[in-house]
Parts: sequence; C-alpha cells; structure tokens
Amino acid sequence: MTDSDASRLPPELARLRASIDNIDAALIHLLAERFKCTQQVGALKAERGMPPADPGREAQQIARLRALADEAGLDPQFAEKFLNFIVAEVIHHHEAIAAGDPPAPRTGT
Ligand SMILES: O=C(O)C(=O)C[C@]1(C(=O)O)C=C[C@@H](O)C=C1
Repeated sequence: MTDSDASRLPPELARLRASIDNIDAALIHLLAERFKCTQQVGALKAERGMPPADPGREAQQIARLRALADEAGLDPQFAEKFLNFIVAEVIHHHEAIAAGDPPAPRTGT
C-alpha cells in the first residue's frame, strides 16, 4: 500500500508533511549558506598554510551544540553526530582546496 496520493491522506498527516517539507527546505538553505562560508574558510586556510581541521574548535562546537540540543529537546548525541557528519565533509573540501582541486562552484540557480 502506498499513501503517496495526497488526496487520500488524513488531513493532519498532510498538514504535518507540509511543515516537514518547509523545515527540510530551510535546512537545505541553511546548509548551503554554511558551506558557502566554509569554502571561504578553506581558501583562507590554504592561503595561510593552516591545517584543514581544527580539533580544538570542533570540541568547542560540539560542547555548544550538545548544550543547545539538550535545551531544545533534541538528543545531544544526534546533534554531535550531525555536526561531525557536516564537518567531515567540510574538511574534505578544505583538503581539496589546499590541493588545488576545489569542489566545483555552485551557481545556486
Ligand atoms: O572553523 C574552522 O576552522 C573550519 O574550518 C570550519 C569547521 C566547521 O565546519 O565548522 C570545519 C573544520 C574544522 O575542523 C573546524 C570547523
């Protein structure tokens, strides 16, 4: 059975899914903005010969996000995993920039 036919959905489920779609869109936009910042950080670090990863900064971010998650009713362990997932991708980008092989720029069309 599939419930992909929106007209058959219970209205409450359709309403919740509409909110989920809006939230997912916001997350994508927020992530795009974050990666625009980190691309600039990667270029700055490469210019100055700084290492791609900064474990001290990451430890601060994890502590801060775990506390925010706790206050917000989100599992802090999930918040930490989510940050680590993003930061690992950022570090790959930084390494590629330092190697002179930056990720292709996105136009945002
Ligand atoms: O702040 C930096 O130095 C970054 O390179 C950004 C960032 C992040 O994505 O937040 C990524 C890698 C570092 O290990 C720490 C933080």
